[in-house]
Amino acid sequence: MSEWLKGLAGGRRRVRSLVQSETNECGLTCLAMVANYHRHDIDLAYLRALFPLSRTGMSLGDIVELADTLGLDAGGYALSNIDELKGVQLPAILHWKGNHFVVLESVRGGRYRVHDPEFGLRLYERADMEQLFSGVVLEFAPRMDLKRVQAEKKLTFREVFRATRGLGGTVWQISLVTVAIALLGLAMPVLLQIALDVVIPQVDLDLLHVLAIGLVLLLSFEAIGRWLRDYVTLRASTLLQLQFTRNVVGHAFRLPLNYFELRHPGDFVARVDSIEHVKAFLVGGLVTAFADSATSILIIGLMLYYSPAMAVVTMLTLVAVIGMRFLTFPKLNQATFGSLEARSEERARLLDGLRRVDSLKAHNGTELFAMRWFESFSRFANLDFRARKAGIDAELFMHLVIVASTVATLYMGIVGVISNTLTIGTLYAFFALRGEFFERVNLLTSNLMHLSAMRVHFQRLDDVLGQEPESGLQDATFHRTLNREVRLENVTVQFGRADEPILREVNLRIDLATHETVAIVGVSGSGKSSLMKILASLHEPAEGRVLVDGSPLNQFGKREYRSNLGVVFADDGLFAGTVADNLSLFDPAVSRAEMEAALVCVGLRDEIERLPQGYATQVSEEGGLLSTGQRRRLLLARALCRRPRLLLLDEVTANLDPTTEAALVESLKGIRAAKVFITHSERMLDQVDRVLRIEGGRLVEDARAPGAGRRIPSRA
Ligand SMILES: Nc1ncnc2c1ncn2[C@@H]1O[C@H](COP(=O)(O)OP(=O)(O)OP(=O)(O)O)[C@@H](O)[C@H]1O
Repeated sequence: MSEWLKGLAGGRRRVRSLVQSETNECGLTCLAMVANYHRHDIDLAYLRALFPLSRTGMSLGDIVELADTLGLDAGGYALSNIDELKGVQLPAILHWKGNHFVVLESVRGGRYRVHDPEFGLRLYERADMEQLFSGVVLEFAPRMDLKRVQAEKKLTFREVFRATRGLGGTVWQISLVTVAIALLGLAMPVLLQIALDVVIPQVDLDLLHVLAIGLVLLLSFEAIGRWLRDYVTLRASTLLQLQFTRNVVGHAFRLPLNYFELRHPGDFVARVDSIEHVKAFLVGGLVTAFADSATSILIIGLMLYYSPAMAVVTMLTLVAVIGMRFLTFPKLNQATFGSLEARSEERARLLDGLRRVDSLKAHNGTELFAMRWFESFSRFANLDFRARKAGIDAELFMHLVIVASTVATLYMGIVGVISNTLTIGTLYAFFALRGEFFERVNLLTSNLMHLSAMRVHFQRLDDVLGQEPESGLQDATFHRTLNREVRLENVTVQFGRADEPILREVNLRIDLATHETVAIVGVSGSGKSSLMKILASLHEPAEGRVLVDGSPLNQFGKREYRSNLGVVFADDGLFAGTVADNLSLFDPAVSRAEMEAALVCVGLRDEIERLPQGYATQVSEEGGLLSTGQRRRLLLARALCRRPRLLLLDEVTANLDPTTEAALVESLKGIRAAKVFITHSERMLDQVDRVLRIEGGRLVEDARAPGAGRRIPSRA
């Protein structure tokens, strides 16, 4: 049966909510939800690879084009009122708030079931829809030739978990100790039952002594067991956190630059924070849940032994409690999901404000900014309140049911004692077991409820782990010196597939043997820095290739290539650390003499040596100890410390006075490396071998520049 017929025969299906990871990918996420509804099994990583996005995101036309490649015919309509949505084939993509896309799954009983890629599932009333829906809808129909696509997972959470050595054994140890503690705990009601039913009526002091010794032993073993469990749990969580965090962060640093450009640092930090939650759940929640289920079964057995009728009432209560938990689950899930997302947005805003506090103060913007931040904080607080409220509501219902069942069971028990079918000791033991049982069930169900929050944390981690690392990046770096040239052949620079190329057919050869100096100029926004990122191997050209000493870049190896580079970006900055840390980039192999030589070259040695602690002075981008021009020169010195064969320098002299600039460029002539300057400074053009200008999306040799075509004699 074709997928199309299966689709017809499949009955009612549900849209599975997906959440966007990048700010610009709401369209892509909506399409993934619709595609999965039509029997595909794809994720965002799959669609991203199919349709790379830039910061500008997707238009309706782009969604239609991409849907077509997935075997879906899409048609867009402008609706004049909300009622017309009833005639639309669902699920459909709606244009939302003028700048966003969502998926409408169904309209039932006046409620609109909407999957918002930012927050997950939401239910809206007609009045909300009138406010939020911009009026344009995209309808989808599967074509008869639709071929089901199943995306291959790159690196799954499970794989990383498995890679965490020693964890499996520890999990077993914790489970066994937990079950043993629970069993020891169960002996207590049994001993008390014997005391009440035998020792007291028969005044059997010998038996009492045996029981007392037994009790001391049991409670001591239980205490030791608890210590052992806590110790093993602590060790396991530290182990898990160390290895897992290293795996996740290590993988993240192997991802392409593009990944970080499309995410706020706050979002990335939220992803790393998720590890803490996953760890707590795996080591604490999951293991205890397993042990709780095992002991609950034993308790049920004992309760059945003491009183089958009362045990049945307890079991019925359990069914009601679990049912209630599951009824409140969707609400809790939605609120938890929303609150976690709101939290990371709030963190991102706060970080933004802290980084730009000078500018905010200068423009009297701190109050307005604080209000804006507070809006997002109160959104988080509201959603967090809702999530917790849903949790305590569920607890209340559960407790009410348990209270009713307690009264009923007690009534039955007392009737049993009066009619001599139960002893007082048995009644006492039953109630002790029953209390223990509900405590465990409560823990178990609340751990299961945590699964909903876990889903969000897993998704966040998946946004790191599910990404493909940079291509051409080997594990180890073998130093290979660049000797001849770096060449761009017919390179096109383009960010999203839907965007216009910024540069086309760029052909450029940088001669390393003669240490040539090239300036790239062009108006602001023409693509100079983007071209430099291609030369630095941080972005891939959309078309064309980069050749390094005649070999394609990936074949030469990106790490090898980068070990030949010294780079200063336009928006580069210092790390919080000492001057020496910043010069060496934390590499202990860089000697003091190399640092000094680099500082001399950029004319900064005396200024650094005058600092209170010289090379050990703590600096940072925000620290204020160094001027902007000094910081730029320190960054240049850092690039020089790497003994580069190719220097890529973006606006490196932008903050320097003409004399310092001229001295710096003159001094750089003594460096045995080819240099590419990206600059707006006309003064520099006189001092370079070649000037290349970006005009109308093309890179052309500039014949007008004073130094153009004039070769400075080789300094090799
Ligand atoms: N990661 C990105 N995603 C999408 N668009 C981008 C990205 N990086 C740069 N652009 C766009 O590419 C164009 C060229 O940017 P680029 O920074 O290369 O220009 P530039 O010539 O260096 O400008 P300036 O002289 O102002 O620094 C701009 O329109 C910019 O918005």
